[in-house]
Order: sequence, then structure tokens, then C-alpha cells
Amino acid sequence: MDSAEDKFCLREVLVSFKSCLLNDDKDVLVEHYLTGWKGLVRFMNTLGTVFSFVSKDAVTKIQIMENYLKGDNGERYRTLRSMVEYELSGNLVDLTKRSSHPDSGCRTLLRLHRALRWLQLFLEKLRTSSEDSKTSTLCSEAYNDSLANYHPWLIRKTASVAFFALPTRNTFFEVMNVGSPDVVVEMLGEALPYVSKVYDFTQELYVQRNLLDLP
Ligand SMILES: CCCCCCCCCCCCC/C=C/[C@@H](O)[C@H](COP(=O)(O)O)NC(=O)CCCCCCCCCCCCCCC
Repeated sequence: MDSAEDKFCLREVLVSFKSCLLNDDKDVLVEHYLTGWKGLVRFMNTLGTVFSFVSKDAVTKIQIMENYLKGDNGERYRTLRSMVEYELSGNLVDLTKRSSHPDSGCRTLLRLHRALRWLQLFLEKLRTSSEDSKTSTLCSEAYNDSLANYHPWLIRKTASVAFFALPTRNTFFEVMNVGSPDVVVEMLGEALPYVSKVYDFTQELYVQRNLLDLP
């Protein structure tokens, strides 16, 4: 059965991160990477308007990347490697302060990449947590160990308040629309290594090209 509800399943979303891996995990297809992000945003939107400030920012960044993909130089943005080469060789990246290229693909992708680390940590915590674990605690631990390091005080504060609105672990699992909690845990165990591979490849590429601190 393929109802609209069935289609919205976290498994499908995480599969996008598997399908974006190319060349023996040595490159990432931008289009599928963004498909994964769009699915995550859709999932986040079901959790209530309290996260709309997060979703708005993610959508803006996804849109910037999609515009590059659809643009005249779209082919150069097909993979992360080609994007980095193209933007760096054309001096299209603001390296120290935002000026002539404030929304380069490299800096925009970096924001999503940092958020992917949060996702990886959070889902791993959900996977290994006990039934009575508090999702707000798991989420803020994951946030403090990742994205929070790049956010100013006001955003950290707003995020930490929003985390209290997260549903319980079981409700979370239900919204994922994957099956019973055991099946969710199994699915996460299978899918998370792909998210990690995408994260690790991107991190390595950004380290090599010294792009981790783009303003
Ligand atoms: C489960 C839902 C909880 C979501 C919590 C996500 C972590 C909180 C992030 C708070 C971000 C606040 C929004 C603003 C961010 C920007 O300032 C900041 C910097 O941008 P700039 O350099 O252009 O100024 N932007 C960012 O760091 C990018 C943030 C992107 C966040 C995307 C989060 C998507 C979460 C998808 C949830 C899916 C849950 C699936 C779990 C089963």
C-alpha cells in the first residue's frame, strides 16, 4: 500500500543520505543530499510551529543550494567535490568575512553539514536510549555537542526552550511512521551509518580545503 501517509516515513528520508554517496563514498550528490534535508524539514514541521524558526532557516539554505543546482552553472554543483573546486577556483567563497559572496554554496552547505552532526548525534541517542528517556535532554545534549558551538546566545536560548516542546520518545517513534519502537531502533541502526558516511566525507573535504570556519 502506498498511501500519502505511508510515503512520509523517516526510513525513506534517511535512504536519501545513502543514495547521495558516490564513488565509493568519496563524493556526495548535492541533489539527493538536499532531498534528505527536505524530508527532515517536513518531519520537523509535523512536530509543531515551535520549530518553525529552525525550519525557516533550513528551508532558506536548501533553497540557496537548489538555486545553484538549477542555475547556469548547475553542473558544477552536482557533487560536493565539484562545488568546492568550482567555487574555490573561481574565488566565489568569502573566506574571512561575508562580503561579495555572502551565500556561497560552500558556506551554505557548511551550515547544513553542522546540523547533520546534530542529527547524527540525536538519532544515535534516540536509538540507544531507554523508553523513559527524555527527548528534550537527548536533543539538547546533541545540540550542545554540535550546533550550539556555532550559535550565539539568543539562538541557543531559544533552541533550548523549544526542545521542551518535543514529544516523548514513543510519540517521536510513531511520527517517524516506520513501525514499532523495535523496528525504529533497527531502522536507525541500519540507516545511521550512511548519515555518518556523508558527514565524514564532507568533514574530510572541508578540512582538506580549510573551509570549516567559513563566515
Ligand atoms: C527534532 C526537532 C528539533 C530540531 C532542533 C534542531 C537544532 C536547533 C537548531 C537551531 C537553529 C536555529 C535557527 C537559526 C540558525 C542560524 O542562525 C544558523 C546560522 O546560519 P547563518 O550562518 O546563515 O546565520 N543556521 C544553522 O545553524 C543551520 C540550522 C539548520 C537546522 C536544521 C535542523 C533540521 C532538523 C531536522 C529535524 C529532523 C528530526 C528528525 C529526527 C527524527
